[in-house]
Amino acid sequence: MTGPRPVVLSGPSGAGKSTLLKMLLKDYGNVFGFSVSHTTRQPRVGEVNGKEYHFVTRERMQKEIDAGEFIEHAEFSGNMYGTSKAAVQAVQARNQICVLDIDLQGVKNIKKTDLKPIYISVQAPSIEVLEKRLRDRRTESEESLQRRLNAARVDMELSNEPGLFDLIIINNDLQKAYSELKEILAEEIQKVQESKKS
Ligand SMILES: Nc1ncnc2c1ncn2[C@@H]1O[C@H](COP(=O)(O)OP(=O)(O)OP(=O)(O)O)[C@@H](O)[C@H]1O
Ligand SMILES: Nc1nc2c(ncn2[C@@H]2O[C@H](COP(=O)(O)O)[C@@H](O)[C@H]2O)c(=O)[nH]1
Repeated sequence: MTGPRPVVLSGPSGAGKSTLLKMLLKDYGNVFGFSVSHTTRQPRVGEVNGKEYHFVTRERMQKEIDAGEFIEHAEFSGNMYGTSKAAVQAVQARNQICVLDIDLQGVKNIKKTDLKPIYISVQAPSIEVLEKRLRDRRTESEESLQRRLNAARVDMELSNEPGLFDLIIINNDLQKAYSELKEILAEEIQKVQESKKS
């Protein structure tokens, strides 16, 4: 795979990955491109097929996985999620930094590929804060919320493994977290901006 170095944003559901990503896309729209994953979960209010996700059935997704169309895939909170080769290629064809928002299983699987992204984990300051953010977001049923909190406990523990992430951002103050994100990406951003000038 070619183009600028991709970026992986991982971390527990509710830690603030999409919030930080939206800020990046707003400030550097032409520099970054989102890798639109596939999922079997139901769309949330306001989510558009092909924008936040490709919303598909389990049967279709399994068929495409079996056909070798995915770089990685995982089961998370009762649903399938995965990054297709086409999703990453579409961003790289535009000479943009491809951003993957994926869970920890995805990170481990991407490590086995030749994608070589910058790995960033976004964490909430505590499980209590995370729970409040997820509840306030009002997107999950109680069952889904509990599943996500269980996955978050695992994520918070395993993400500290030395060498797994290039940076762990504790997203307490949003502006501070965003500054840290921009700082680690500054060199790649500059490279893409320069290449788009010439
Ligand atoms: N620093 C912050 N302080 C307070 N609230 C925040 C902060 N960052 C994000 N939030 C809020 O927390 C909620 C969860 O954030 P967000 O949806 O970005 O998380 P996520 O990591 O993308 O979750 P998921 O993996 O489920 O998509 C949102 O309602 C968001 O507005
Ligand atoms: N391994 C992968 N994980 C993914 C992918 N797309 C999203 N995700 C992760 O799933 C959870 C839940 O997302 P939500 O949108 O239902 O809240 C979150 O941690 C995402 O990072 C993917 O393609 N592969």
